[in-house]
Amino acid sequence: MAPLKITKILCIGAGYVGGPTCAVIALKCPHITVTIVDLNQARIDAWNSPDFNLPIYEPGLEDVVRQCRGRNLFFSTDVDKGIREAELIFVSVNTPTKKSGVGAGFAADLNYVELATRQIAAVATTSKIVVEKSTVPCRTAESMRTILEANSKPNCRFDILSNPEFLAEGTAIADLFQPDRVLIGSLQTREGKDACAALANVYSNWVPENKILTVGLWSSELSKLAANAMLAQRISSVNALSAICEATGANIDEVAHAVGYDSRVGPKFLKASVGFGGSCFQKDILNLVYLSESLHLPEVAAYWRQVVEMNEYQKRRFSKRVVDTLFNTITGKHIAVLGFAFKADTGDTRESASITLIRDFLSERAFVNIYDPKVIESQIWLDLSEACPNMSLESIKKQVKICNSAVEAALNTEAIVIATEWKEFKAVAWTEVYEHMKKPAFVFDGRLLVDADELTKIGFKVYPSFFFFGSVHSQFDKVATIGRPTA
Ligand SMILES: NC(=O)C1=CN([C@@H]2O[C@H](COP(=O)(O)OP(=O)(O)OC[C@H]3O[C@@H](n4cnc5c(N)ncnc54)[C@H](O)[C@@H]3O)[C@@H](O)[C@H]2O)C=CC1
Ligand SMILES: O=C(O)[C@H]1O[C@H](OP(=O)(O)OP(=O)(O)OC[C@H]2O[C@@H](n3ccc(=O)[nH]c3=O)[C@H](O)[C@@H]2O)[C@H](O)[C@@H](O)[C@@H]1O
Repeated sequence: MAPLKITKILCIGAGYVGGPTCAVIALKCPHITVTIVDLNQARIDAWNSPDFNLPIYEPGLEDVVRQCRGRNLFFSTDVDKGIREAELIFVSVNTPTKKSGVGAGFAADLNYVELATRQIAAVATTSKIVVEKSTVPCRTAESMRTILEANSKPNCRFDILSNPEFLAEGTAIADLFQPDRVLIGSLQTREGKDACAALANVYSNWVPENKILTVGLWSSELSKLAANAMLAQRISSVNALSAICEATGANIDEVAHAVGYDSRVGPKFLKASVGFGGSCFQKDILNLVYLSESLHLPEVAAYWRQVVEMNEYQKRRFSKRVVDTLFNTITGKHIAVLGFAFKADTGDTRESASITLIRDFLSERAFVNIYDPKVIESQIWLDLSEACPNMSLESIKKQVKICNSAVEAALNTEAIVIATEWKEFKAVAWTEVYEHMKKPAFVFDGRLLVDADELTKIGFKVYPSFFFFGSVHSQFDKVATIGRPTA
């Protein structure tokens, strides 16, 4: 039987996932009307803004929206109308870590998913395929089905699919155009498989069939958490090795390159850093930890928890290195932080390592100059206020200055910290920067972005490289004394 042809799609949640994902569906499927709804009026207004001042920065996104908006792509706050009209509904709402109650600090807060599900049940008068796009714990689809079936009207059936999203911010449009895979999970019943075929048929407008994987519902849900956990685990592994490198004189880039050359390991995602950020890695691993604990698998929970703990250690280690290197005090000193976003090519700051570093510098009573090419000023103040609950915004503003360029941020500072891997930081006029800094002038490269040799030639003291020479002997001496009588 030919799969059901979908002509009307609704996406609930116009965020970093719902917006780009459904805009690309609209672009690639001109025969489908795609409506993206959100409760947040300001966000929808931005999606609809006449000058395409979209609520999120993502390379290539504006071009996609320009091509489809008003043609077969619509943004609205009228959730009920959207639900009534759609045949297929993506639920792409936020699933943050719970802040209070059972599982606080670990479990995913499924309140937004549940409210959206209840609204679908309350409003729908015809059958719908409901697709979990949000990242959710294993078996959430079961709860959604229970809610929908308990509230459905006569002749109105709901099929639930899991279709987790694997896009990365900064490359979302490229990832959506050419995904490594599209994963669709369904019940293995005839109706479940039909619904799965209908969604697969939408993606097959641009995704090769061999990249559309169809699996059971629970496998699909768990695969998303597993993929993020394993990606983050690679970063924590390489960051753990970076600590050994700094204590021995080995170069982490060389080690990662050599290890990644093994085709079984592969070269990607082996860049040592100041620590991973972003809205999902930590949240999804903590979710996996919670799931493991709930399933009475404490060893499994401890294993995954260590990935997050290593990330926290890496951030702490980096801040401490800055303080130690600046002669054990940064009180009253000026530090330029280049980059506030959690990675390059996005304006998203959620869980950005930069925030943790700046919080640490402020608590040491340093002055911080921040420059980021995309993050808006109000977001920086909001994030710092949340990160420093003991400081008023007024006192934060006394210690922090937001600058318009890297050169401006570096003026009269003792040290530069590179916290985000924006390409433009590589091309900074480093000689000019050096002239305007206090001496000795330090660069702490949290992204291994700049050419340390070149900067050293200019006169900078560059971390991590200069540290190799400073510490090798003392660290080896410690190793050599192990086992010797203390005399
Ligand atoms: N940000 C990312 O790169 C990725 C995120 N994910 C997952 O996708 C989900 C969404 O993430 P983001 O798009 O980053 O979140 P987001 O916070 O940017 O967007 C979620 C949107 O849903 C809206 N919303 C919440 N409840 C609603 C309701 N009942 N009706 C209408 N709108 C509602 C919110 O107002 C918000 O604008 C999360 O589960 C996340 O884990 C998955 C892959 C990548
Ligand atoms: O579920 C999600 O939200 C998404 O999470 C990540 O995407 P994202 O967080 O947008 O960006 P990444 O490129 O994965 O980077 C995450 C963090 O790790 C850091 N990172 C990445 C790679 C690396 O080698 N080293 C490293 O420190 C980045 O700078 C960033 O802070 C995954 O890559 C996506 O597949 C997934 O869909």
